[in-house]
Amino acid sequence: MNGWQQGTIKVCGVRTPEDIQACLQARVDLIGLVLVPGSKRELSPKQATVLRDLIGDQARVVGVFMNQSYSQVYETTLALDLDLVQLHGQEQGRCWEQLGRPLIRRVMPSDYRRDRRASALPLVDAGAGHGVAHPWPAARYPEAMIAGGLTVNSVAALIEALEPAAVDVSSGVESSPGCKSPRAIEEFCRNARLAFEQVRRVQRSINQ
Ligand SMILES: O=C(O)c1ccccc1N[C@@H]1O[C@H](COP(=O)(O)O)[C@@H](O)[C@H]1O
Repeated sequence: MNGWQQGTIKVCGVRTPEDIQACLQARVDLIGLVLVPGSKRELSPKQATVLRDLIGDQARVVGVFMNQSYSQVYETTLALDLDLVQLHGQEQGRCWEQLGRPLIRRVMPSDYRRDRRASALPLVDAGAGHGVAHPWPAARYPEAMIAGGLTVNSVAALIEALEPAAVDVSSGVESSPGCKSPRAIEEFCRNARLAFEQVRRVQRSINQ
């Protein structure tokens, strides 16, 4: 066990102060700012700064990067005072550990057991914010965060089947591409928490 708290919820791709308010109201643990050029959720440096300041220390802020240079990620990490850095591409090498921030590294479901890169919280996800659900190999993921097409309706069953440490959602809490729905954020968090609680109940009864 890597010690990451089971029951962690991440909402990614926020773009407005209203999105932040919805996340804080729903007590989201990790809020993701997408800093990937070309993404429909990409934030300019100014937008990212405004949102980061609004969050303050009310949640942990994750910067999402994909195949960007070390110096770019380093400078952005400092400028935004990110709490965690998510590397969503094929980033290799040990330099990333020198960012001084816990790393979330995206890993394909088929590679999860073999991937040896240092990561505080592996993110098992076949996609990159496209909202596409993938067939999950029958396995448990107690040390990982899962993502990829999670929705208000699917999150509870996935938590109960896969027992992840954390869940991550973007498209599944949007009313249209790139636009978050406060109601969906609230429902997603409620459903996820009930399911995590159910998993804990089952685990307790097995351990008795
Ligand atoms: O959201 C994006 O635009 C994005 C761009 C590049 C890399 C990752 C991106 N998002 C990540 O995708 C998952 C959520 O995906 P889904 O939309 O719920 O299927 C999450 O980890 C985001 O950080």
